[in-house]
Amino acid sequence: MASIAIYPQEQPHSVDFSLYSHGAQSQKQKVALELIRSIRETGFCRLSAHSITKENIDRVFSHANTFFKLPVDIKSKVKHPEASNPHRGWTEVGRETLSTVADYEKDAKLDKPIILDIKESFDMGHTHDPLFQNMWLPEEDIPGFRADMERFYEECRLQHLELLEALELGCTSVLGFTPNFKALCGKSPSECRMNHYPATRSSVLQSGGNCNRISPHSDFGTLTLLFQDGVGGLEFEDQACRGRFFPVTCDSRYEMLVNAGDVLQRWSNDFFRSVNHFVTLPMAMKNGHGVGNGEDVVPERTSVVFFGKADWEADVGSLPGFEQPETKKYEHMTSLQYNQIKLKATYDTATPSIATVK
Ligand SMILES: O=C(O)CCC(=O)C(=O)O
Ligand SMILES: [Fe+2]
Repeated sequence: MASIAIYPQEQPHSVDFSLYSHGAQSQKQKVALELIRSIRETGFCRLSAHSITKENIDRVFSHANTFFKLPVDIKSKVKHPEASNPHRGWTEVGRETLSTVADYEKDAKLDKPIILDIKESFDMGHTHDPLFQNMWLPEEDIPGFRADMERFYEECRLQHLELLEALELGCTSVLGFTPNFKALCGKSPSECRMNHYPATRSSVLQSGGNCNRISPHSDFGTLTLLFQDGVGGLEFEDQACRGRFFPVTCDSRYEMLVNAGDVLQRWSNDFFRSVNHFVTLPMAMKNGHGVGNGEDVVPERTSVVFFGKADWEADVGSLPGFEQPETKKYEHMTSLQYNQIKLKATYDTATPSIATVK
């Protein structure tokens, strides 16, 4: 495999994806190369003019706000099972600890204690996922929720495949061969999640404490599509310096952040690397600065995430072309096996009690 220099950056590049979707071949090529460059340098890319409609983004954020405000006994009707599987339904605050998977696929392991995550979430997959069934509340509890989530999932599913196609095009010109990323994701095992981070005292999130909104972790799949509200606090790890994080700039909930997951790293034998990221105090509140409300409270925050995944039976070892016999890093295992290893680690820690602000 050709060796191509990368220069880690403090901000992901911003790419107008309409030039890929609707452009001439030369424009597609240009966008594909920009995408590859940003992902290689930062693990992230900011995407404007993507194909998820504003209406669907608005609807999904509105449902997230309604869903998480429902009484516990209603949300409990779709409570995530105690075990890590099936990874569906509502997970209450404090149940998941992403810090336990922080060092997967990273060479230098950092010595870190378990950190508690102050978030609740709702997970769903494809309606026809062969292994795991979705969990839905009765329609009268949250009208339109199921239909809108399924519509959003479908738009993200297609966008994920188009992004993989763009990576394939870029690899063809940079590396001289075409990897088959897209063909390995045709059966839609991808998963969609809404995260809600309740309002929290800022002292709880100060560095040196044992809580985060979500702890440093890399996503398990291929590419993640992330939408967030305007509160901020998302940071990503410098690909060249473990333990050093930069805040991600994001203009609005309509801008899509794309980040590389572990399966893309494994397939590409480290040509692409997954990126550790976490959510903490927004920059404006770091170093003792308030946000103007005079209280030491970090406002609640919502994000909606689509985790692109490989077909459950697909191999997630290094792919031909990327692998060299002497440098091959990742052994064969199925996407399901890999996913379960990481998922189990996030759910198999004790449920902590956490002080949030009502
Ligand atoms: O809320 C965010 O901005 C990040 C969420 C995230 O990283 C995840 O759910 O894996
Ligand atoms: Fe993540």
